[in-house]
Amino acid sequence: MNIRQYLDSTYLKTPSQAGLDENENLQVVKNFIQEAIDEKFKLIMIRPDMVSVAKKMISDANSTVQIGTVIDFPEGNSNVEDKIKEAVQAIKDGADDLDFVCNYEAFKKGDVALVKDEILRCTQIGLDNNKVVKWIIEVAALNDKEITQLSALIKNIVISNFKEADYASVFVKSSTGFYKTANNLPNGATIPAIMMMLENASPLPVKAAGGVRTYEEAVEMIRLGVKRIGTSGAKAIANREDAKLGY
Ligand SMILES: O=C[C@H](O)COP(=O)(O)O
Repeated sequence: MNIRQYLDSTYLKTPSQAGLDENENLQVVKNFIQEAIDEKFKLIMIRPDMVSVAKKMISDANSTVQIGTVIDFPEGNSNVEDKIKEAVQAIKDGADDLDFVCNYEAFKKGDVALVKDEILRCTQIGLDNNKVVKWIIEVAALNDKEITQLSALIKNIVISNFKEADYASVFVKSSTGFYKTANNLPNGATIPAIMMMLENASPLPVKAAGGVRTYEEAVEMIRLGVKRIGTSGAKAIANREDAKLGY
């Protein structure tokens, strides 16, 4: 298996989350982008304000690394107009993938109409611009029934409004990796949550993100059926595969 094809190598910390000043964090992001170029990763996931920096470095290096960014991250509770504005700017700056945080709190409160509207309109903008769209549902904030229902809702919106050829470009994604859970419970891609997503999102692909650290965990997710893995441990995971293959 070429595990690099599955990995969205991810760095999403703000300067304060990283405990750095702006310049120091910018240097961390630049090093992270250079690592992806050197490692020939498929895609990096970075904050929207870093997309143009990445675009320049990647094109100066004649690299094929793609750029993904997060929209309305990490809470997902902005209104749809703000989500669209942020997505349009990210597209202008050179993003290939748009990982939107779904307004999962509105969904939990029963405001399904709001969630349907943002999924429809934001997905439309992504697909009209030939981008890959991912919907982060934040599984750690949801119960099993909500994971099932929200995965199915995204699937049904896509099936009812877009052509079959587009289905592979709209993912349901598990987590931001930034959700604060009580008692340090896992805040990312657990196997039961991923299984529920796979069952209810199909034929849309699923991205597992949050807490995937080892090669073995990544392989397990791929065996379950996920098509992408978002991880801040991409280099260690890819290098473990290289070592197994004797590179
Ligand atoms: O989308 C990706 C997540 O932020 C990555 O989470 P992680 O740092 O737990 O690998």
